[in-house]
Amino acid sequence: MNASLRPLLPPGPYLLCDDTVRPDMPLVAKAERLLAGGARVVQLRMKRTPVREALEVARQVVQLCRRAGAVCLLNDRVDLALLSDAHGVHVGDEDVPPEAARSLLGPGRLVGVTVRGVEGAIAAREAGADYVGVGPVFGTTTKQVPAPVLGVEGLARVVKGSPLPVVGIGGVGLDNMPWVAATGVHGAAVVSDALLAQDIAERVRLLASAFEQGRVGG
Ligand SMILES: Cc1ncc(COP(=O)(O)OP(=O)(O)O)c(N)n1
Ligand SMILES: Cc1nc(C(=O)O)sc1CCOP(=O)(O)O
Ligand SMILES: [Mg+2]
Repeated sequence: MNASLRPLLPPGPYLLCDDTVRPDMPLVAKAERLLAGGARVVQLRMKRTPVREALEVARQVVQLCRRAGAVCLLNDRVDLALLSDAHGVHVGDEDVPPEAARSLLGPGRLVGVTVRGVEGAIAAREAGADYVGVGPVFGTTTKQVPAPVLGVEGLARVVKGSPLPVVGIGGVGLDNMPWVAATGVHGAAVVSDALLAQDIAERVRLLASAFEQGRVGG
């Protein structure tokens, strides 16, 4: 497959379907609610799910996303992405390096890479990545991140210098979404603000309209 046939990463809210936040709710139920709210990108992040169960969940969530016309990315696991026919992966410093992910996935799938600044974004492009995840934008309790908080100004600097589309992550939610979108980010990744909401689907709808409200030129 030619790289031009690779799926595009839809702009806007980028929702994580995560097993560490609200662990009492099954991942497939979370994915259904995210998609019911119109999620166009879902990253399946499984840190606690045993691998055989994770493969089964990945197959179900990928199928749900494909039916809904959404892009599904697997966090960390290139093997599960291939076995579930996901649209791609998101990898960071503790995962398979981006060059290896690209070589295993080929040109037809997306590779996202976590970076902390413009230099990292340049290296990610050279490694064959399609987009970069940049954070933490704000403080977060979802994960202990070994990097300082960027704030919206720091995020805007990375957006300006990055050769790849930027997805901001870390503490992003309804209250700050317009400011995050106003930096010119391609996407805004959200974990707890969506998954902890009483009505997850409605929260996703609100996040999308808040992104549109803040979007550069929007
Ligand atoms: C969109 C996005 N950006 C950054 C991350 C963090 O990935 P990583 O550094 O590999 O950390 P874990 O998520 O694996 O804990 C992400 N998942 N998504
Ligand atoms: C998984 C992850 N990675 C981050 C990074 O900065 O690399 S912040 C983060 C967690 C984001 O969760 P929430 O939306 O609940 O703050
Ligand atoms: Mg990772």
